[in-house]
Amino acid sequence: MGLTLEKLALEQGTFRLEADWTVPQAARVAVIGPSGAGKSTLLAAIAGFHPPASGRILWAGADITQLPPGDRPLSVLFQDGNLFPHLTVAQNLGLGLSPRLRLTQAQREAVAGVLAQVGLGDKAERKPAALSGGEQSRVALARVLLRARPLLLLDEPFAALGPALKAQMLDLVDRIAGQTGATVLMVTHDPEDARRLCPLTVVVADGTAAAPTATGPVLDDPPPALRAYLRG
Ligand SMILES: Nc1ncnc2c1ncn2[C@@H]1O[C@H](COP(=O)(O)OP(=O)(O)OP(=O)(O)O)[C@@H](O)[C@H]1O
Repeated sequence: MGLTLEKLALEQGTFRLEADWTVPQAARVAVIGPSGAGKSTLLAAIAGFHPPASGRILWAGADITQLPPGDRPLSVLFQDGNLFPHLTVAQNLGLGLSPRLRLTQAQREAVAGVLAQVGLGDKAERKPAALSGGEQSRVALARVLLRARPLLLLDEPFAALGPALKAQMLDLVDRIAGQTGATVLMVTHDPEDARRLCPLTVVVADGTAAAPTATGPVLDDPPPALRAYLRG
């Protein structure tokens, strides 16, 4: 069933964006379009931070339009600000399991387990500021893995990383989504990211988030609004 945006309309001042489509469960979808087209607004609406002007958002057939962000079946990763600076890596992860950080032994073991999986087993007691950008991204991904929510929203989380590191992170997302069976929506400005991770692409332009279509063909022969942007 996956994620359905049903006659969804989003408004920000004079800006308006419409979407009316479904992505199947476990799909990986790139969200591409010119600056200011509404990609972040779309993700914010799905995450529950931006109430729609009209229409509904459904997950697996259930209406989640009115649910507060924390009750939605999803995790969000932004470009930065994913970690609390005053907490250690282990505490940042623990928060995803227990908001007051009263972890059971099993939960502590789960935290250690995901940290090992992202190669940060020896950095659990560090604060984020004492990690590199790539390591911080891996902590944020470890939290996604730990929470194992069925829908993962990525808003250019790796834009600040170099190409090799970004490729590693995308591979990690691929692995995590594979392990948890998650549906992925990823905003990106880099068509190569879309080709690497996402068989489907949603083009956001001219007030519409278009229904997902196959990534290769839409990037090889883009619609006019996307063509100008990709030529940049
Ligand atoms: N608080 C606001 N009031 C009015 N308009 C807003 C507000 N915030 C954003 N907008 C407008 O909403 C539109 C969509 O913005 P959004 O950030 O979703 O675009 P985007 O596609 O994610 O852009 P980018 O690729 O540059 O991050 C833009 O035209 C922007 O100017």
